[in-house]
Amino acid sequence: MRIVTSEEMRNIDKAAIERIGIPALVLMENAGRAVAEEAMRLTAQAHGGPAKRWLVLAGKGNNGADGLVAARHLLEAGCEVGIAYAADPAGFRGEAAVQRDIAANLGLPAVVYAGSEGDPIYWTRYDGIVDALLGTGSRGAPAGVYAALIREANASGLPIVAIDTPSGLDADTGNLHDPCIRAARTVALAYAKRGLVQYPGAGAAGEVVVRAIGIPARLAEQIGVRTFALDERTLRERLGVDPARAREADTHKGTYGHALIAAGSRPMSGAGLLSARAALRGGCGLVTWAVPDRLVEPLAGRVPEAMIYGLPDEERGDWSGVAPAALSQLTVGKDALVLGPGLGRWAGDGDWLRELLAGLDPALPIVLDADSLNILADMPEASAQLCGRRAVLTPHPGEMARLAGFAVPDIQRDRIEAARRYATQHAVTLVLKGARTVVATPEGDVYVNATGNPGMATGGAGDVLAGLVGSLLAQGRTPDQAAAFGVWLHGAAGDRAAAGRPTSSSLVAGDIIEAL
Ligand SMILES: NC(=O)C1=CN([C@@H]2O[C@H](COP(=O)(O)OP(=O)(O)OC[C@H]3O[C@@H](n4cnc5c(N)ncnc54)[C@H](O)[C@@H]3O)[C@@H](O)[C@H]2O)[C@@H](O)CC1
Ligand SMILES: Nc1ncnc2c1ncn2[C@@H]1O[C@H](COP(=O)(O)OP(=O)(O)O)[C@@H](O)[C@H]1O
Ligand SMILES: [K+]
Repeated sequence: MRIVTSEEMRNIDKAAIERIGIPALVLMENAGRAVAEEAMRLTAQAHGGPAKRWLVLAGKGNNGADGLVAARHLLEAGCEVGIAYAADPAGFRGEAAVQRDIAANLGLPAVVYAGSEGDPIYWTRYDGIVDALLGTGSRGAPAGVYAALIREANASGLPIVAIDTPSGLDADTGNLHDPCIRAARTVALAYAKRGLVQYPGAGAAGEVVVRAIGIPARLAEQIGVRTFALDERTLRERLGVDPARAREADTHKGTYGHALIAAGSRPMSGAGLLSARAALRGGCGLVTWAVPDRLVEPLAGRVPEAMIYGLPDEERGDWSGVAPAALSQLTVGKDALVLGPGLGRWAGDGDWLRELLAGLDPALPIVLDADSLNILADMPEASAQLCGRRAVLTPHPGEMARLAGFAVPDIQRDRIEAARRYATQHAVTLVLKGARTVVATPEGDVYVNATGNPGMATGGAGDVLAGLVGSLLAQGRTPDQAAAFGVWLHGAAGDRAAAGRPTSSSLVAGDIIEAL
């Protein structure tokens, strides 16, 4: 399932209408009917029966026109329906004028809302609201009467079904203008818009339902939409990963690759522990866990299934004393390297990383996480060494901001483009973590994940992801496959783990590993 910007959606609409010849009114009819169905389904779930009384808030563009179609279908289904226009319908044009006339001919009661000076809306007369004020044609913060209607609708406490996007949402980024509709359900027409799948927009949208309206599916591909929902279908059809694939009987541990986890130092040995255990649960045949030599004794036996390997550390117990050459030597014969969780920082760590990368077999796939990303951020020359090698970077927004040289709010304002830009510029696969993790490929494809839950906002959850992605790389997955599949599996495991606990707040990173 592709995810579009407003501009992409306009181009798709245009192609459907002008190139294929599907009349705009046909698309609109499909849209309004789908909205009416979803509206009645929502309140049937909430109240044990469909709401009988609906108020449709209609703007002057095509989003409002969709609302007028929905009003008609709600009426046909036996509901009482009222319309509150946010602009004088006498000024409507095109399809919106057609729908206005049909609604009037049917005798649908309508008021033109004039703000606090005009007649009030009696919200208690309704059971639900359809938000058809603004869609993909919205620009900036809702103005005037639109803003007043949004505030009153939110304050009414009634369930709101938004058409295409909650009015007041920036459909391209997921940022909220003030005010913004708080919907219980958003019926996205033809495709999900980017703003519906990134926070805070995803929170304002409520449950997002994507409904077909008669636009041929291939148009999105033809106009070059490269953002996708990361789900089982996308994994199968775009990434060539079958999540349900069983192992062949005639295999052995050598079949499934050997991951080297270079992670953990004295204050943060748990990070390495979690990555190594996650790599094992991720299914690779063998895991070697490399640590500074001094840590071998206290950690021996903590992950019995992994081989623990101590690298000479000048008796320091951290990576500052480990020669990069010793680590690169250890990668010989391994199928993937995970570097970073619990690595720590020290004077000269940039040269250390540069020397390590220079010494690695260019064909060795690597995962860079946590401190290795912070080191990279301070040593931009080292990032040139990543270009063209099979690398997955897994920053959280703080690490991403350092890597990209921006502040965290700049990254979060448009996570999809921030991730895409870095991945394409540096020719790496990039995982920008957080609620609705974004995976960007060197070619510029972006996958937006929907698995996972706030229980995973807990120390070590990222170390688990790094180990898991490394494990998938060791099993021969490409960086794009390993990153996308790993992110999806990690979130799904987090969801299973949270479901098994009294509250998601009590989730710890180790639970995610056990649920893999
Ligand atoms: N033919 C098509 O292109 C189709 C469009 N569809 C619907 O059309 C919508 C897009 O329609 P439009 O492009 O007409 O745009 P919208 O209906 O989203 O809104 C544009 C109108 O709102 C006004 N406006 C914009 N920003 C505002 C703000 N901040 N405050 C107050 N008023 C503002 C503009 O002056 C313009 O008149 C989609 O979201 C979808 O619901 C669907 O009917 C399917 C077919
Ligand atoms: N609210 C959330 N919803 C979904 N996933 C989340 C949420 N919060 C955190 N996660 C996931 O948990 C992991 C946390 O990683 P990170 O921030 O690196 O933590 P740590 O460094 O403590 O291991 C990431 O994969 C992230 O996407
Ligand atoms: K809307």
